[in-house]
Amino acid sequence: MRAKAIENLIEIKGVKHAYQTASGPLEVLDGLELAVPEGTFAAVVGPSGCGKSTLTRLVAGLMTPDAGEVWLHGERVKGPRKTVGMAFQNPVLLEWRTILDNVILPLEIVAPRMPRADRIKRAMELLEMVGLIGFEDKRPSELSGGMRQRASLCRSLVHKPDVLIMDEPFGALDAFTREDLWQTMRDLRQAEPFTAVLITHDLRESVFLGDQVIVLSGRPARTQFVLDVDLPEDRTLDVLFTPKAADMLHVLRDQIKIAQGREVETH
Ligand SMILES: Nc1ncnc2c1ncn2[C@@H]1O[C@H](COP(=O)(O)OP(=O)(O)OP(=O)(O)O)[C@@H](O)[C@H]1O
Repeated sequence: MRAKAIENLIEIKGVKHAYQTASGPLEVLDGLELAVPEGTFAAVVGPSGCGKSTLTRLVAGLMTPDAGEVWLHGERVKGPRKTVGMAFQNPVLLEWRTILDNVILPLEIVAPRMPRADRIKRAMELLEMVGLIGFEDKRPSELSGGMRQRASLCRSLVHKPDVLIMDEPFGALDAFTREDLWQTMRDLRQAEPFTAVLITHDLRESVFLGDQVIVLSGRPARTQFVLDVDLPEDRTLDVLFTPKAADMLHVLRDQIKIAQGREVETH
């Protein structure tokens, strides 16, 4: 994955953005910089309310910034793109469709001429990778939260997007299920490399999944700190118990405290 990094698939340069609210403009982003090389995984952390979700909307082309530039694959982002996959904390699967038909949905939009048999083949490949074979004919409400999130990840990847943007996709899951999903995410990337931006509040998650961790400052957010995660690509959960990972987690925790305007203890 890291070896395939040839160019910055995502580039955010000097982005500023404010929301217009009843009590006046609310500055959310001010001087955001981000460069995500193709095939790599960027984890974004920062204080609550600093503007992380706003960042995902800008990359997905769901909104344009007041100032600065967002580039995807060498093109300026000016609107929503088919080559972006998205996953959220709440998977929002359609209850009137089976799991298989939920996963197929993006193909119906992006590749309307693709024969149904080919769509099913592609969806089943992914469902197999995430351990959901046997559940393809179930309705979303018949699955656990973790299984629904697995199905949601399949749906986000079924059309082979250039980039997967995830806004706290594992935030609502219990700790054990969350760790299972981290390993599923690692396996999916090894099987089919893609570029990813993950918003998370979990520093362990950012270190386990990320090639780089970007720490945003408090609102209005700017890029405060970037950590290169120098851990083996085929990492297992045990890597989180190594001194190297512990050092990274300490650094990140201190950076979050700085972003929150809190005092940093000397170690
Ligand atoms: N459409 C909107 N109109 C007005 N204000 C908004 C809008 N969307 C977000 N905000 C405000 O902008 C700020 C940043 O929101 P955003 O959701 O990007 O932060 P976040 O870092 O993702 O938050 P959290 O960590 O709590 O999920 C918040 O104060 C939020 O209330």
